[in-house]
Amino acid sequence: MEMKDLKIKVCGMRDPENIRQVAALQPDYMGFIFYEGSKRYCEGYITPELLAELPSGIQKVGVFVNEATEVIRATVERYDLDLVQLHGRETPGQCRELKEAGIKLIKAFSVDDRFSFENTLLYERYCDYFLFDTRGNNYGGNGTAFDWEILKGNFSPIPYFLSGGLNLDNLQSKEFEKLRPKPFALDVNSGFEIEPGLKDVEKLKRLMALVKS
Ligand SMILES: O=C(O)c1ccccc1NCC(=O)[C@H](O)[C@H](O)COP(=O)(O)O
Repeated sequence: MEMKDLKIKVCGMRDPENIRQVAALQPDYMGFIFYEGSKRYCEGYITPELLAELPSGIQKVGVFVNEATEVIRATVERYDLDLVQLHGRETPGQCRELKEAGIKLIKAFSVDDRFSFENTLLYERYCDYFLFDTRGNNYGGNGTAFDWEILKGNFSPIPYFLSGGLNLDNLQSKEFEKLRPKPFALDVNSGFEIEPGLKDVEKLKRLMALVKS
């Protein structure tokens, strides 16, 4: 599969200088984690003023885990977020509430060998995108890839973000070349980090070169 034209989401950003450096590479999305249980929890690091500095071409994604609708709505307003990523056990009903509030949604699913894409059906009406991440000990940021063969069972018309342990090696592998259906975007995180919440700008430069070449 061609890397060209895939959108890029860099997730788990929080260090102000690092955010500015990564923004200069112009990824399509930047993810900020509003879940206290994450090593990349962004509250106390970022401010609405900092996010307002980002170029308008970069969409700001707030990542939440099992959070109340009212808290999500207030956070979207405070940080002027463009999309919300639900990365826990959120129901289709909560997705409907958020959609009715005018919020664009990415619903994440934890994938393992037993995952059934039937799980996604009830979400289709309310979500703009799906994101397929690897099931692990943590809700996200586990740093391991799932078996991409499983994606052959995904017949949903909803565009999806490929996630879970992506790095420069597996993105240039034969397995990636064979991957179908083609993702809408790549969601990168720990495979492009120096430490949790601090991205490796040189590695990201190489990724951006791959999707632009
Ligand atoms: O990254 C986290 O710490 C995290 C914690 C809890 C929920 C979601 C989280 N990350 C969301 C993402 O979109 C990550 O990019 C995704 O889980 C893939 O991470 P990785 O396997 O490290 O590439």
